[in-house]
Amino acid sequence: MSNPLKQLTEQGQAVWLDFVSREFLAKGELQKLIERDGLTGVTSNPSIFEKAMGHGSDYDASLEAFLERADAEPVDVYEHLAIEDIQQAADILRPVYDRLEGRDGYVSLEVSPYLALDTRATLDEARRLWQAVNRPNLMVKVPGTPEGAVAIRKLVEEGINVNVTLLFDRNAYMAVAEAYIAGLEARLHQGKDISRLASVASFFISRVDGVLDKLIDERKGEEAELGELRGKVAIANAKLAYQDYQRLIQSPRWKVLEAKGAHPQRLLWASTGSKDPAYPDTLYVDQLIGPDTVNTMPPKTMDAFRDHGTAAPMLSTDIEAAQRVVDATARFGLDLDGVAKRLVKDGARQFEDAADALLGAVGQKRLDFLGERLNAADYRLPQDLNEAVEARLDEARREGWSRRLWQGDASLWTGRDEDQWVGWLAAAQGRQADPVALKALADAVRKEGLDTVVLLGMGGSSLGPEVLANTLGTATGGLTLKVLDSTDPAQITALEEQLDLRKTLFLVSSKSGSTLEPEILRAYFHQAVERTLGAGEVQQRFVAITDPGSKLEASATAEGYRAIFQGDPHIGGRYSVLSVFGMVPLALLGHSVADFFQVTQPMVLACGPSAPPAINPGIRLGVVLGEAVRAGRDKVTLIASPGVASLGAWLEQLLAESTGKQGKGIIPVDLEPLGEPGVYGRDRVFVSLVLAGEEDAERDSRLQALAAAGHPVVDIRLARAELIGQEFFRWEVATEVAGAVIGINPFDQPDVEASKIKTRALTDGYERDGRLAGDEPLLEEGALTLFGDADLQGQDTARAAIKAHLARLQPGDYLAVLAYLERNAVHEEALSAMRDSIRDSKRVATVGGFGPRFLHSTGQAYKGGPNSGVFIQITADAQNDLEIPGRSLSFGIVEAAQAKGDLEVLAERGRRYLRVHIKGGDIDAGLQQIVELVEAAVA
Ligand SMILES: O=C(CO)[C@@H](O)[C@H](O)[C@H](O)[C@H](O)COP(=O)(O)O
Ligand SMILES: O=C[C@H](O)COP(=O)(O)O
Repeated sequence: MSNPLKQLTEQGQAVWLDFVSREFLAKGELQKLIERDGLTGVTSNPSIFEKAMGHGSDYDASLEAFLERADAEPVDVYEHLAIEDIQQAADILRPVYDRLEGRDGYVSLEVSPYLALDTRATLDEARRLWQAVNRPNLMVKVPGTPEGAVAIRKLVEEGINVNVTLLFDRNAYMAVAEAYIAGLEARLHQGKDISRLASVASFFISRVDGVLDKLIDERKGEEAELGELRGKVAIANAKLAYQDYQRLIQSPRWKVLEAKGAHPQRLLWASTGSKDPAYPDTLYVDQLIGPDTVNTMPPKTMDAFRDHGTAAPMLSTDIEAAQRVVDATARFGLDLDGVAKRLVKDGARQFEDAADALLGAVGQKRLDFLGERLNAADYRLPQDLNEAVEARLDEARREGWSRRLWQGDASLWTGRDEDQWVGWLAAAQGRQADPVALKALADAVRKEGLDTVVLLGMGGSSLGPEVLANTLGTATGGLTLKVLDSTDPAQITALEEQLDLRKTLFLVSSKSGSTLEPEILRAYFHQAVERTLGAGEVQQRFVAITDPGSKLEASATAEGYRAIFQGDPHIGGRYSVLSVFGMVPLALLGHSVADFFQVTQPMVLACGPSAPPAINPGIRLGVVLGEAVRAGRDKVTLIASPGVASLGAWLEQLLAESTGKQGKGIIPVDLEPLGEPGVYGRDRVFVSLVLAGEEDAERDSRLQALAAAGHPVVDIRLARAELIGQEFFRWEVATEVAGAVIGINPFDQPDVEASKIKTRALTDGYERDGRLAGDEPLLEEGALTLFGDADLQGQDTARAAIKAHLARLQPGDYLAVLAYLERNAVHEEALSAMRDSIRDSKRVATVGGFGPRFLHSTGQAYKGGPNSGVFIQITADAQNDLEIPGRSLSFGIVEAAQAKGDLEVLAERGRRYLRVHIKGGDIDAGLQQIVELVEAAVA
C-alpha cells in the first residue's frame, strides 16, 4: 500500500513538518522524511525551539563556541542556535526548492513573539532574520495581527517570503491575503520579479475546537443541539476559508499577478495535532485535504497519518454543511469572532511564555558558562518572602519588565517622566564616555608631572568616583584621587594641607552645574592655585564634568578650563557612575576605561532586555528588595568586606534617594557592625558583599545565624575588584525594579530640593543681613546646646532630653546620627559608638552621615521616606573658618545654613529630631560627651 503522506502530495497538498531540533537534523531524520514521505517544508515556532533548546545538552557545544567568540544576551544566543538549525534545514530542503522552482521547499522562522503588536519592530526583525539566515527558501513568520498585516505587505514588497501565523478567522485571513496581494502589486509596480516569492497563511485549526468544545460543554441542557457542533467548527471554518481562497485566486486582480508568475499565498493548516483523545488522531489532516494547501504536522500526527490516514480530497466537500455549522454557532450565541480574537491573544501569549522559558534556559546556560566572570548572588530568604518574590518574578516575566525597563516604559513606575531618565543603560554599554579622549587627558596630565586629582562634587558626582578610587586604587602611573564633598572648614583645610598645588589637578563635577558646594569649593581652589602658581596657570589645573548647557559649562568655557566633559542629561546624578562622571576619574586613576567596560559587560548582558526576570540578576535583586519593603523589611543592611566596603556609601545614595519618597522606600544601613540575631528587629534585609580573598568565617557564621533566624540574606561575591562595575549596574537595575514594586518614581528627589531651597534662602539672608536667624534652644548645658521638636520641650537636662528622644524609638524605626562636622576617623568612631549602643539596646537600625554630604544622598529618604526616623543632628561652632572668594559668606556659615535648612525640613515633615550643638571649639570633647550621654540614656 502506498504511503498516505505521499498521497497527500498527489492530492496537491504539501506535507510539512511542524518541528525541528538539532538532534533530529543531525540524525538525518529530515532527509528521511523528504525521501520517504515526500515532505516539502518545515515550520518552527517559539514553542518548538523551547522544546528543542530548553532541555538537555544537544546545543551546549554550539552555545559555548558562540560565547567563546563574544559574550551575548540570551536572545542573541538563542537566535544564533536557531539560525544554525534553520539554515541546516533550509539546506536539506534546498534540492526540493530548486526542483519545484520556488513553489515549495521552505523552512519557517518566527519573529520575536514580543513584537506581535509593533509593526516597525516586526519589520526590522523580519529583515534582520532574512539577512542573517540568508537562504532563499526561508519564510519569515509574522503574526497575522492588524499590525502584522502592515509589516507583511511591506516585506512582500521587499521580496521576503512570509509565513503569516496565528490566523484563526476568515476576516484576519482576508486582511493578510490582501496584504500579500498589495505587496506583490507594489513590487511589480517597481518592475521587480514576483515569481520567486512565496507566502503561506497559517490557519490554526485544533485550537478553535479546543475553545468552542469547552464552551459547548459548559452549556448544560442544550447538549442535544449543541453537541452536534463538537469537533466540527474548526474544520467548517477552515473549509470556508478555503472557499475564500479560491474566490481570491479567480479574481481578475489575482489573474494579473498570476500572469506575471506570482505564486498564490497558500492556506497552511497549523495546529493540526488532535488534542481531544475522543477524536481520531488524524482528524485535522483527513478533513482538510485539497489542492494548493499545506498541512504542517507535529511528528506524532505525521506518524499517525502515515500509519492509518486517509488521503481523500475532503476540503471542498460538504461546503453547505460547513456553512450550516458556522451559522449554527451564531444562532447558539457562540461568538466565533470573539473566540478568534481571544485565540490570537492567547496564541501570542503562549509563544511569549515559550520564548520566556527558552530565553530563561539559554540564559541560564550562559550564566553557567560565564562562571566567575559574572559576580555571583545567592539568596537565603524566609519562606513567605521567597513565595512573594517568585510570584512577583513571574508577574514581571508576564508583563515583560526586562524589556520595558530598557525601553524606559514609564508605566513600569508611575507613568510620569521616567522615560526621560534611562540614559544610564546606554552609558553602561560604554556609549557615553570616550575611552580614547579620557586616556589622552590622563596621559597628558601625567606627563606634566601632576600626581593628585581633587574631585569637587557632591552625591552622584562624587560617590561613584570615591568607590572607584577606594576599590581599584591608583594604577601604575595614575594619579591619586581625593574627593572633597564637604563645606566643613576643618575638612577643607585638612585636605588642602595634604596637597602640593603644583602637582594637583581639580575636577569640578556637577551634573546640574549649579550645586552650591562645588561652586564655592572651586572658587576657593581657583584662588589657592592662583596664589601658588599665578593667574595664568589656573585654567590648566581645572577640568569640568557637567551636563550640556549648564552654568558650570558656561563659566568653565569662559575661563578656558583645560577640558570639559559633557554628561548625558538623560542620566540622573546617582545613575551617572558609568558615564563621564565616573569614567573621567577612573582614567585619571590610571585605569583603562575600555577594559573596565569589557569586564562590566557580562552583568549588563545578564540584565539585558531579553533576560527573563528570574535569571536577570538586577531584576531578581530588585524584586527581593521591593517585596521585602512590602513585607516591612525596609532596612537594607550592607555588610561588605574591606576591599569593596566603600560601595556602601554609593549604594546608600542610590537606594535611599531613588526609593525614599511619598512616605515609602528603602532605608539603607551602612557601616553597622554585624551583630547576633538578638539585636535586630524584623525590619531587616542583609546584603553581604565579599571580594574573593576576603572571606571571613566569623562573618559567615553570623550571617548563617541571621538566615537561620528568618532574616533575608543576600550574598554577593566578586571574584576580582575590577568587577565592581558589575555591581554598579546590578544595583542600578535593582533599584529601578524595587521602585516599580514599591510604586514610586525612582528618578526624582523632590525632598533633596526642599533643603537646598531652604539653605539658599538662609545663605541669601546671611549675605543680606550679616546673620543667620537663631532658634530657641531646649536647654544649654556646659558646652552643649540642645534644640528639639515640640514633644521634647520641657526636658531640663541634656541627659533627660536625649533619653526622652531615644525613648521614642519603636520597633521598625531607625536612628540617624547626622553630623555637620569634619569627616575624620575620630568623628566616625564617635558616631559608630552612638549607633552601636542604640542598636544593641533598642534593637533598631541605625544610620549615620556627615553633612552636607548625606544631604545629596540619604537625606531624601530621611525627609521623604517613611516617617520612622529618629534624628540626632550634631553641629559645632566653626573653628578656623574659611572665607569664600567673591562672596560675603564663609564655609562655616554655609555649613551652618545647611544644617539649619536640613533641620527645618525635618521639622516641617513632622520628623522626631534633636539637635545637639557643641560650643567653644573643642569638638572632640563635645562629641565624646554626647556619646556618653547617649550610652547612659540607653543603658
Ligand atoms: O504557524 C505554524 C506554521 O506556520 C506552526 O508552527 C504553528 O505555530 C503550530 O502549528 C502551532 O503553534 C501548534 O499549535 P498547537 O498544536 O499547540 O495548538
Ligand atoms: O547627587 C547629586 C548631587 O545633588 C549633586 O548634583 P550635581 O551633580 O548636579 O552637582
